[in-house]
Amino acid sequence: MLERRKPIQVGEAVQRIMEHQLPGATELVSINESFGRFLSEDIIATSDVPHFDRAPYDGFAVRSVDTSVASQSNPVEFEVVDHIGAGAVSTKVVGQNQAVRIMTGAMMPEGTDAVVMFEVAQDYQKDGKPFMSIKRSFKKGDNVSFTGEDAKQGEILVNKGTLINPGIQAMLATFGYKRVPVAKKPLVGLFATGTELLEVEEELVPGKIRNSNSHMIAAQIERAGGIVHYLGKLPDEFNTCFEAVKNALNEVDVLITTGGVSVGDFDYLPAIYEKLGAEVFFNKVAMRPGSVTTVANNNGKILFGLSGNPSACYVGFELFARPIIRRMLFSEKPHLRREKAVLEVDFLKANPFTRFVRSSVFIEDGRLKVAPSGLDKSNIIMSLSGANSLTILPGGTRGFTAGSEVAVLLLEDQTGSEWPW
Ligand SMILES: Nc1nc2c(c(=O)[nH]1)N[C@H]1C(S)=C(S)[C@@H](COP(=O)(O)OP(=O)(O)OC[C@H]3O[C@@H](n4cnc5c(N)ncnc54)[C@H](O)[C@@H]3O)O[C@H]1N2
Ligand code: MOO
Ligand SMILES: [Mg+2]
Repeated sequence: MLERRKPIQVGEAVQRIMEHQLPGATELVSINESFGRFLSEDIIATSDVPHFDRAPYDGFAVRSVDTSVASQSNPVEFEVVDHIGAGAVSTKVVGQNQAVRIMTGAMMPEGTDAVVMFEVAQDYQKDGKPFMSIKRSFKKGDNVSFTGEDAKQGEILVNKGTLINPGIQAMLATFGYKRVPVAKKPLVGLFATGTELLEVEEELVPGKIRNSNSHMIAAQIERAGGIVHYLGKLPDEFNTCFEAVKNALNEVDVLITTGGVSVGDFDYLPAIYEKLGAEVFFNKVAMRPGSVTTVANNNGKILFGLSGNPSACYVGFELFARPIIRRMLFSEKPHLRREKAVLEVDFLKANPFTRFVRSSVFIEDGRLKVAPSGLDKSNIIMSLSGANSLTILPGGTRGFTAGSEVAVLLLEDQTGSEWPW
């Protein structure tokens, strides 16, 4: 007899999974390989930046007190007693009406507290010695880049779980992180199930289709920050699938299958979970597409039984598997970022279940707008290529007209959201 499944709300489904979050692990990688990884520790300033007062301009370092009487009608003259570039340190102690010719980045010489830019000084030689004069006064600190103005030693600058961007690379180098503590990428196993599946290079024959889900999910795993361990495609045969899934569980942190989770005669994943003794968190979610998504826990390993239908598979991954991966990467905001957008076109289908419409968001006149990226059926592949977001149309509604404000989940954004959205 057909098993009747009881749908649960999307939010509850997400929460049930997240309660079983898996621990993240850390590893040290060379700074040269850290771009695009997630920090597994906070970055703390190991020194002040800069760690000495320095000149931000090419010019002359002076004692501001000596400039106080300088004006258009009363130029003040300085003897230039030294000449330094960035990296050099002057050994001179600068006395009254003396200056050091200094280049951007060089350490302020002892006694000096202001920098006169070349553009406002007159320099000349007198008796073969260098001099300069100025026609305006300077205050203490004028044109000085101070110790610690960029960062103070001990300050927490970036939190763990943050994706390393080019700016963070600069920061890591500044603080001497030759090796960077990053989250170990979770190893995500992937099987595609279906006797109808052909490899990408195979010719089409009646009744069979090329396996697109495993390529799609592999890219989604990488986009989320995991490592793909592709285990191949499996025919719809119970014993073959059972053995393959059971063995794979020893090799990976998380296991994803696509297909075979519905109520068809050859949908074996439910029976496989049962035989494994896995705890099924849910096997029906009040959402479209992806209502048949099934998630289970087998001795601490999470099994994601994603639908075979490509769009359902895609959405199931983003809502349920992505946050687990991001949590293992220490993210405090592991869920897709949620924003509000204006619907560009009518979407008049009634929604008994919450609908996640593959969509394209764009900015127009400073406002976020959204339109479906193609046909909205769970077996559709082509609408996925233009999707950079999922529009959430809540269940129990009769459709939405153009101009309505809707919630969208951003697929390409790295900021993320906390739960609940
Ligand atoms: N009587 C019912 N039938 C179905 C129900 C239901 O509630 N009652 N749910 C429907 C919904 S909704 C979905 S979604 C699908 C889910 O099916 P499965 O997850 O069991 O997936 P399969 O049956 O294996 O395949 C479905 C569909 O997707 C194609 N597919 C599978 N794998 C791939 C792949 N790797 N690449 C590309 N396409 C793939 C497969 O050929 C099928 O066409 O069940 C409905 N039925
Ligand atoms: O699970 Mo099916 O994708 O809801 O359409
Ligand atoms: Mg099926």
